[in-house]
Amino acid sequence: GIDFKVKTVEVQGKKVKLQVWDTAGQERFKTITTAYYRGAMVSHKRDTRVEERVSQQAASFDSNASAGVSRMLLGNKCDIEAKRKVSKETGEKLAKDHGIRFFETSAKSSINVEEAFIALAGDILLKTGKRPVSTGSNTPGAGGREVHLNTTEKKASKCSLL
Ligand SMILES: Nc1nc2c(ncn2[C@@H]2O[C@H](COP(=O)(O)OP(=O)(O)OP(=O)(O)O)[C@@H](O)[C@H]2O)c(=O)[nH]1
Repeated sequence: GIDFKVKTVEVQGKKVKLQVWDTAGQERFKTITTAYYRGAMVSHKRDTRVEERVSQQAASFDSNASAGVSRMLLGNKCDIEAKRKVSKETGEKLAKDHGIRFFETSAKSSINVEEAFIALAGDILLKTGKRPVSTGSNTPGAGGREVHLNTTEKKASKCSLL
């Protein structure tokens, strides 16, 4: 199925609210999930034929996502080094070939997760030309300090994780 959560990160000392969609990876949901690419973050962490899978995913974004969508590649489960299937170098090269960022992450041990969200939020802000604006209030929500990036905004929802 498809679900979303709201994740707030700080970029340049300002709060940025991201709407994070979790699309199921299974093939049978493909038709549905591709429809959500405009504002979706799609995680990709299969361990076999990673080059091929990343290229397929990138091609799918090319055909289904808005132009200029921000992307990044995450190699997840870096907490279990003993079971590593893809070298860090392979991940780095793949990301470089696709011109995107690469992080090795662990959702379980919270390694690089915050960093990845922050980097992505920063990229989106740069691309959209949208800067977090301080209104002088330090209370998120009370003084309009938060920047909302969501699917209802025309140019803002441009994030995808391969
Ligand atoms: N050790 C470890 N386990 C993890 C990590 N991230 C996820 N897992 C485990 O991997 C399994 C699959 O995680 P999911 O979050 O369901 O994976 P998914 O990509 O959403 O799967 P699909 O819905 O099929 O796309 C679960 O048992 C998680 O607990 C991690 O960083 N480290």
